[in-house]
Amino acid sequence: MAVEGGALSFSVASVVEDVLQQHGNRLRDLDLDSRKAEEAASRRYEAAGWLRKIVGVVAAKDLPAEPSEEEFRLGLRSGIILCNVLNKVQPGAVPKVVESPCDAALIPDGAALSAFQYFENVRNFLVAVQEMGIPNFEASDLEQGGKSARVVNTVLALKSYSEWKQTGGNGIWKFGGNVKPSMSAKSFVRKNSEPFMNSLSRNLSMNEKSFNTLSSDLENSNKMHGSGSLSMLVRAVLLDKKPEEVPTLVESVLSKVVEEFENRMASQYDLVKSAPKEKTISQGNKFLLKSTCGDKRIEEKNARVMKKEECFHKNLIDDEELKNKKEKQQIIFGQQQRDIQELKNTLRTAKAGMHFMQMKLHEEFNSLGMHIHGLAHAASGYHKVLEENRKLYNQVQDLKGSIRVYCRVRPFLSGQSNAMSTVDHMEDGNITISTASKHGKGCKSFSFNKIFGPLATQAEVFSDMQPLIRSVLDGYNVCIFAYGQTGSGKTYTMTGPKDLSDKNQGVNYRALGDLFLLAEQRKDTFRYNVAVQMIEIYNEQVRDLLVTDGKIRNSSQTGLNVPDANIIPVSSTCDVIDLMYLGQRNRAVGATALNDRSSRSHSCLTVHVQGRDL
Ligand SMILES: Nc1ncnc2c1ncn2[C@@H]1O[C@H](COP(=O)(O)OP(=O)(O)OP(=O)(O)O)[C@@H](O)[C@H]1O
Repeated sequence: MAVEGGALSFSVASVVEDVLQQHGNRLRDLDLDSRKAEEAASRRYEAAGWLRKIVGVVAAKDLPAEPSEEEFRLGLRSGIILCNVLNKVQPGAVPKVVESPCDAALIPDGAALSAFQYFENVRNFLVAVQEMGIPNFEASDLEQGGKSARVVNTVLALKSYSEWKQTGGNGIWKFGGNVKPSMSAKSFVRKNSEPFMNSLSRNLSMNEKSFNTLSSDLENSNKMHGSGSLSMLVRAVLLDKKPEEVPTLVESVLSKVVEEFENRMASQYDLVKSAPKEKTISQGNKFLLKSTCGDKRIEEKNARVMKKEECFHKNLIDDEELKNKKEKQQIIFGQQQRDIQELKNTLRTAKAGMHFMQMKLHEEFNSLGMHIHGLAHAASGYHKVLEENRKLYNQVQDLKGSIRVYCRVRPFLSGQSNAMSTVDHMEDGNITISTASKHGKGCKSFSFNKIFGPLATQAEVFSDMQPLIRSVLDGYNVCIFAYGQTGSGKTYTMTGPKDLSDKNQGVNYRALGDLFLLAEQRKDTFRYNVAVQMIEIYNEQVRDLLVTDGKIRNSSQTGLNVPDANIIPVSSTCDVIDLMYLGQRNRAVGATALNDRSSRSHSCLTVHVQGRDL
């Protein structure tokens, strides 16, 4: 690619220049295009008219009076008209003009038959006008379309020079036309042996920096591959070619080169257009020039640009994400700080609350201590009072009498007549009994602590026994027993009838009920353990009724002493009743074994109460 680029350097320069001109003009002067086209046509007609005037219409047969750009180029392409006109203006400027050996009619486009002839004429013309100080054009401007403006400019400059000369040539001739100082003043070196190479190896001098850079690149490229490489290449290509084939070959090569560079320029133009504007402005020319080094470099450059753009966008996105993340973190941080502050306030409040509660608790604790102290004091006083009360209570019981005798009159049983009653009358603790005697009816009075008549209920009878139960719990021994003849109602009073109910319960049940009730009421201050023994006394023998074998446990000749009798702990009245039923059953078994025993035996229920002051 480097060799190719170096060998085609002239085309590169001209093509790039024109492409940039075209594209630059397109960008800047789109609205002036049509006006410029008209102006260019006007100038072209002026140039063509002057050429036809100088050399004659016949000599300028290939050049119409108002030629199109293409007609203008083709008419001047052989260089014959130009050289003849120049010789008319400046006789001898081109010593030898190579005329076409054939009839121009055979060559419709006016092309020279020989490349050497063609380049000799044009080159000689260009060298001559350059020596005259007239702005010139490129040899390649006549080789391809679209470059006629500079040719027109040179022709009009020559016309101006001619007119200046015709008017006497006073002063310094100065061309005031629309000259584009695109070429350097560096002279062409006329070497017939290397005409093609000489025309190609001219140095470029362009106003734009991009073209300087391009020129430098091309020179470097040439240096790299040797100054003779282009010549060698051209010679090698043309060596086996006939002279007639050369123009066609050159034309085809040039058209391909032009086509290739136009394509590249177009692609570069699109690339620059799509790139960011500022980047295009600052780097556009440089970018264009560098891109001429080949598709590969363009692709690499494009890839780098794309990559940079991607990096740029990625960085932008990263920056935005970072910014968003930072903002979120700041929000969270702020929220956390507020939470911490809130927690601190809450903690402070809680501390103050705790401190206040501690003080309150301390005060309440002190108050409670005082209260407890007062209660303890009151309790000790209460105990003292209670003890005092107990003593007084039992003193009252003593005053009532340690032994109290009550009389209960049994009602007549069903079937018995009321007229048969021996009770005369009852009054407080006195009862008068009518007795029959041999000497007439007599009366006997008896005194008791209290007399219960036939209508007295079980509850009324027990109400006088009840205070004694309390004395039991206070540590006093109490004995309640019933005495009377058979059928007088002892069992009824002490236990109750066979069909037992709450209403007709006897003294035993009620006393036991009271006992457990009082024990329950005093459980905070006393603990009572209650146990029951039940024995039978018959013929001065003691029998334990709470064992099933009916064995007599102890027999003492000296009195009631039954330490070995079974004693069973109880915790409720029901427990006691169950044991009493057991005792009654055992007593019944004994009665069966011993005939008529029940009326002569005595059952004794002993309740042991052991109290402990808590
Ligand atoms: N106050 C009373 N009210 C109604 N009935 C009574 C009363 N007292 C006794 N009775 C009845 O009189 C009968 C005899 O009474 P109870 O068996 O209690 O006499 P007792 O003295 O125990 O006899 P024993 O010594 O032979 O055992 C029973 O049927 C009993 O129900």
